[in-house]
Amino acid sequence: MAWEQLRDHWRDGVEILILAVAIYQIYRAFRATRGARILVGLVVILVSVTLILSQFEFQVIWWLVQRAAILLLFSLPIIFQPELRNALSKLGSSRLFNFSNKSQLDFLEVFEDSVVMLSKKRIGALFAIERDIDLKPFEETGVRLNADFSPELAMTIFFPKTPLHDGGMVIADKKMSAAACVFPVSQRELSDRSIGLRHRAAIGVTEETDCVAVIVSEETGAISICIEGVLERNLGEEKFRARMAQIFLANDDKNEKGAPKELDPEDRVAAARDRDLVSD
Ligand SMILES: Nc1ncnc2c1ncn2[C@@H]1O[C@H](COP(=O)(O)OP(=O)(O)OP(=O)(O)O)[C@@H](O)[C@H]1O
Repeated sequence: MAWEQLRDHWRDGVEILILAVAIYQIYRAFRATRGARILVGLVVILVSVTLILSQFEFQVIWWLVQRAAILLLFSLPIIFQPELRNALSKLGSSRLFNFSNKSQLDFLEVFEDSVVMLSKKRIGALFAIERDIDLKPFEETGVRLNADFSPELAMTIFFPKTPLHDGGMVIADKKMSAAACVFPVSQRELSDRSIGLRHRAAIGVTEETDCVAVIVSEETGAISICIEGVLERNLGEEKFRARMAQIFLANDDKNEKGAPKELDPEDRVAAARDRDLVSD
């Protein structure tokens, strides 16, 4: 009897499992996005209206709600356009920027030294380091450089009043791809009103792509890192270097030179979505 039931219904079980996994994955991918909040709002309204209408049997309103639901279905790709674009570009790209060999490790060291120098001199700077998602659309808003990374060039570019200092720099494949780029400014509400445009742009570009943004504050010289829209502020030199190693070397073959084996749990970054928008 039990065997027969199992034989008749195992497909239902597998189907439920597949659906549960798919729904959970979609929820994970979209839960911290702007579109998710809109969708939750719409679903809540739709469910409430349906419940009320099923109680009172208002025929005309019910007809209208059904049509509106169909319209909503067609508008979903528009509501989720940024999220879908991200998901598709993740699918279509390969890892372009991993720090697995010596030259890449050298680059990381030079980059960190440059950031520390900028910080000591209080020269404001914003870098977006490309990972899987192509940053070309942002490069096109600035001036193309395609130059080898050097601390001197970084200082020259971000030095106040020079033609390229305004905006952010895109780093792709260890090169300074472009400078004076305009990044999307985050529209999310920030609890800390002291966060200016440079930091908001870092939050914005990391919300829309998987890049790592590094910010040097002109006002305080503080170094911050932003990933997935989460800003880690005032890191200090040691913490900054440790975080960079953790981000870029963590997946390498047994952490080559300089990579911390096990970082302080305090430093560990939990999935950005589970955390506050800004952490100090
Ligand atoms: N959308 C943007 N994309 C890239 N860079 C931007 C953008 N908006 C502003 N910036 C940069 O930020 C600078 C202004 O920084 P602002 O003082 O508002 O920010 P902040 O976060 O308080 O930084 P700081 O601590 O350095 O003052 C601009 O001069 C420009 O270089």
